[in-house]
Amino acid sequence: MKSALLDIPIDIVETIVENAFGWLVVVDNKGKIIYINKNYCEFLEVEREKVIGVHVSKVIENSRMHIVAATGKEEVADLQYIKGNYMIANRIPILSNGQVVGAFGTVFFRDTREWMKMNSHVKSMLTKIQSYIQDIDRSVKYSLDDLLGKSKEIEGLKGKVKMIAASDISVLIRGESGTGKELFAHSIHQLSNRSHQPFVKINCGAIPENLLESELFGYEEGAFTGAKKGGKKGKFQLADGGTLFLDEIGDMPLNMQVKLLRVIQEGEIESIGSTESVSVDVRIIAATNRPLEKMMEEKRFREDLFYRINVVPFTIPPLRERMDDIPVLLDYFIKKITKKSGKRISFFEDEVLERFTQYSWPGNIRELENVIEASVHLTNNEVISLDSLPDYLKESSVFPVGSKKLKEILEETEKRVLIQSLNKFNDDKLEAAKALGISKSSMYEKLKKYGIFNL
Ligand SMILES: Nc1ncnc2c1ncn2[C@@H]1O[C@H](COP(=O)(O)OP(=O)(O)OP(=O)(O)O)[C@@H](O)[C@H]1O
Repeated sequence: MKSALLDIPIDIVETIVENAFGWLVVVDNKGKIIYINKNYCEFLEVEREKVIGVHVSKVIENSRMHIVAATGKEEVADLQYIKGNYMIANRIPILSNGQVVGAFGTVFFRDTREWMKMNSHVKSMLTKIQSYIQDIDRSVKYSLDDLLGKSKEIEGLKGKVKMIAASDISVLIRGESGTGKELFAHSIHQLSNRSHQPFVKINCGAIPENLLESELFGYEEGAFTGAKKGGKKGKFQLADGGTLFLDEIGDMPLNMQVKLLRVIQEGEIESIGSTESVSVDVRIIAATNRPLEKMMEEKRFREDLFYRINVVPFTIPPLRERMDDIPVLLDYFIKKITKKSGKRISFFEDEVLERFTQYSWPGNIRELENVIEASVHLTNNEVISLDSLPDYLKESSVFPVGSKKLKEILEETEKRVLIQSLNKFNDDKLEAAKALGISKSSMYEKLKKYGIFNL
């Protein structure tokens, strides 16, 4: 087959060979140099004419070109020490009619400084990308307009958000799970002067105790075994200038509560492994569904921290106490879910609305959204009827007066609540007992009484 190179004038081929590979050397099968480009000669401080025909080992320090030419085994990205620098060399055997007739060698990165430069360039690009990703995570998703509800409770809370957002005071948002605590936190940040700065969230209950400190305050390189190279920024540093949302603060271990209080009071953090303090300017919004007053009595939550974060108490009532919000929420969720699923649902039957207002919604708005989503999938018509509801909602939770004695009604309700809590906590009786505010032994007694789990 005719070589494509034959059509290229020789001076062009020479320019390419001279420049395309940085440094290039070609040896015959005895290891003698048959070609070396100008750049390489300049670096080696040799004259080209004088080194042609000379054994490569006499011209290039630590060369292995003659070995490759003898063995026919290529060597790629090999470190080679020449004139005080480590080079990255590629050595490739040249075959003709199945025979090794020589080898050529190239050096792409002329020294490790160049390599390091490229390495740090890649690293800095990665850091930039990471900070963009963090920016995306940090952006708040919700504003006050996303907080739906016509009840006077929600209207009142929205008014309060407008009043307190601009100041830097700490806010403690309380409310059952799924009542919209995070949504309110977003809205406060969005209306504040810090809205163009980061909003950083940390779930104090979801992070193992031993990791919480490094998550909050960061660590220096080499602070402990397994610490990342270059260290890691903590949430306080990431939130600098903006808002730090401490979700589930009631689940924070006591020793961390002490450290957190100190940081909030002093406005300075010391990352793990560092001896220097760094100032941080962070607004704290905390949230919890735990009974902090009771926990303070039991010495499980520090009073000083409570008073420091509870500057503006903010309690979101459970959905069952603001049933007026249900129609507007239904309207919103049905539009959102049908848009996603492509199903056309025009309305809810009256009985469904009635059932919704009678139900206690322990999972609050999150549960309402899930129920609507499930119902949309469970219906074949354009209407959501009782039949489209998840089983536990099909059973009526109302007891027409006279149909049952109060004791029976209470017991049936108690049994249903126990089952719901166990479902929620994946049958973890201790967690379910904690959430219901009863002791472990009382939980076992009740389970036995109602024959749950055949105890
Ligand atoms: N007033 C509201 N209007 C519209 N959507 C709401 C409202 N309140 C809550 N939601 C929705 O309900 C879900 C739960 O809200 P959010 O995560 O803020 O609750 P939370 O109280 O922080 O829950 P948890 O304590 O379990 O973390 C979210 O999908 C949120 O968008």
